Amino acid sequence: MSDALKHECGIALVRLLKPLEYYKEKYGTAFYGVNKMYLMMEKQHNRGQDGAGFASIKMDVNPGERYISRVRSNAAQPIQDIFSQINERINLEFSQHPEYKDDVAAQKKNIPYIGELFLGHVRYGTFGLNSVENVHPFLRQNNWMHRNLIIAGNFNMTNTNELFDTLIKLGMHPKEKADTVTVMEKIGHFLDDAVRKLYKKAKAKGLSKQEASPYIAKHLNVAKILRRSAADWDGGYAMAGLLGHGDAFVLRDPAGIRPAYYYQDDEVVVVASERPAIQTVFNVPFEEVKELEPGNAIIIEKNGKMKLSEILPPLERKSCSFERIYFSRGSDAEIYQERKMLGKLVMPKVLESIDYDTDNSVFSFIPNTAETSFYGMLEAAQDELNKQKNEAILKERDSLTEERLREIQAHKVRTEKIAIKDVKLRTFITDDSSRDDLVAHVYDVTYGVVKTDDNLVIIDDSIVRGTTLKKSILKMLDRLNPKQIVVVSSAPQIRYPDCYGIDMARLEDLVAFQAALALHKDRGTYTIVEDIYQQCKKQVAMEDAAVINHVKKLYAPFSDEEISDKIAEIISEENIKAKVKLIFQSVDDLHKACPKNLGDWYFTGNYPTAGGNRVVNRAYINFFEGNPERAY
Ligand SMILES: NC(=O)CC[C@H](N)C(=O)O
Repeated sequence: MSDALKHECGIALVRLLKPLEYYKEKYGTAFYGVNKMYLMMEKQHNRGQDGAGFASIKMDVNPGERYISRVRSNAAQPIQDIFSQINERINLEFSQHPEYKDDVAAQKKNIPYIGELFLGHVRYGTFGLNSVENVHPFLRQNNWMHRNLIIAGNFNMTNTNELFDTLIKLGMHPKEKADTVTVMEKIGHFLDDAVRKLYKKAKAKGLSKQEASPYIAKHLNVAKILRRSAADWDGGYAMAGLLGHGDAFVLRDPAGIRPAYYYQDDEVVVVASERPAIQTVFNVPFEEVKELEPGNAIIIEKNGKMKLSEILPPLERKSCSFERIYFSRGSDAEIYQERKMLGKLVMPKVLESIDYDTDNSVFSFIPNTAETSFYGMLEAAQDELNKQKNEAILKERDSLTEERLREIQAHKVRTEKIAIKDVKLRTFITDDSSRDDLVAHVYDVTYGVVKTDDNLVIIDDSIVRGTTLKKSILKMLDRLNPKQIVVVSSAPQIRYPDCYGIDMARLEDLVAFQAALALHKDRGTYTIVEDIYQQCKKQVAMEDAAVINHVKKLYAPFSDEEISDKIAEIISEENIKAKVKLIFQSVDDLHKACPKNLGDWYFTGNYPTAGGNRVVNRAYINFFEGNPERAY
């Protein structure tokens, strides 16, 4: 990805099913869970670098002993930061109390962070600032053990404001307007209610106040609480939570927009946003890690019983295809093949653009995420070359000499490492526009491998705003003096905002949207821009389910290629000498490559939840009115 796109979050939940002594005996440490959490979070660091947080729960402690620990950070390396804090604290305890060394009970009693239940989160914010207060897990504290609630999620609700207002109507006074607080207070409200009812029941049974507590913990129906809480959530989510006494859950949205995977054996239950994190950290094969079904929750009771429960009726499955194209680590067995396929499927259009002249074309990729689709592209290029060789051989078969055969066989697909990302520069550069020359150097190039009559084909996974292409990549590539630069996007054109966890809220930021506007200007049809605005305005007071995505009309008159060509024009400044061509994946081919993840609203405008249409409607109104606000 050449555009810096903030996206996603990652969750990691670990429940140890055996007593801590077991792990000390088998793996040499009772901090087994903490160590695994570190790995689980680190293996998902791609999902969030704004902040990271960790919470743990010790089960069955005596009153007065601390049983919840939490640490959060928004430092530059947040995962390292929290785990060095955790380590320092643990080491301090051990150095002051060498007698704890082999005494697991003493460790559990006296050292924080050790425990049986853990929740971790890596964050890229989609709502609110990047202050440490916004870093998950969030904590709702109470002196009643089972009323403590710890929440962390990979999510974005389209109706956070509405949900917030509902809390007010319920008589609450939330201390912050953060989306995670809103979700947490909602769950908290129904948790309190459930606790109250169980308490009444316990009393009716003649239990004392003290006896009521374990009775409540035992009978809490987490599925029911989630059902009541999530009934009016509209969004994409994998929402994880812990209750103070030791119940845990992860709930996935009904369209399966955000990912969630789990694994269970007799030692652990683990849930994460990405499958390979579980595979590597617990050394288990692909098939043993399961996907949590849309609308379902995995609930792990305090007693260690794990169950899957349908919380909301599933909608048509529309899992986010961006997870496959770019967000998730490409080390997943399926995702790796899917990314290669994306490169393969886009190749026919690429070959056409270079006139099948593989001899005079250099193939390369934007580091690092486009590397896998590049391999797919390469295989397709290889196939094309083989086809050309076969044709030549068959054509000349009667006159073929060994020398000529060697000559035919000598043709190779030319691949080079062309673009280099100088990551450090990016952190140095501020938004000041006088720094264009510095910005151009965010990427660098390899000199001496491209000839002046070459096509330079370079694949990126997606083009969102196009700014890095324009301000850096194209300028640098042009220094190599190729005849033509072909930029290939393994994703289709991004035309609509996301509202389910990717920070992509403003229409006018999208270069495809800019291209459509420019085309309307060119053709004298710009009045449509205001017409659409009027249609959007009319929908403001409507129910979400009645809202239509009128923004589709803006793109309707143009072919994909017309938009691509316009984008090429927008991103190439006058002083670019090479011809610039842009090729995007088609939506059909995307679906062919990623058949299980058909969520494509950012490409097609088909939102999987009713709230999505309201968001795109609002985004368009904001654009038209010059309102910089976010659309959700
Ligand atoms: N990317 C995400 O999942 C973000 C989670 C949540 N909306 C936040 O901003 O904290």
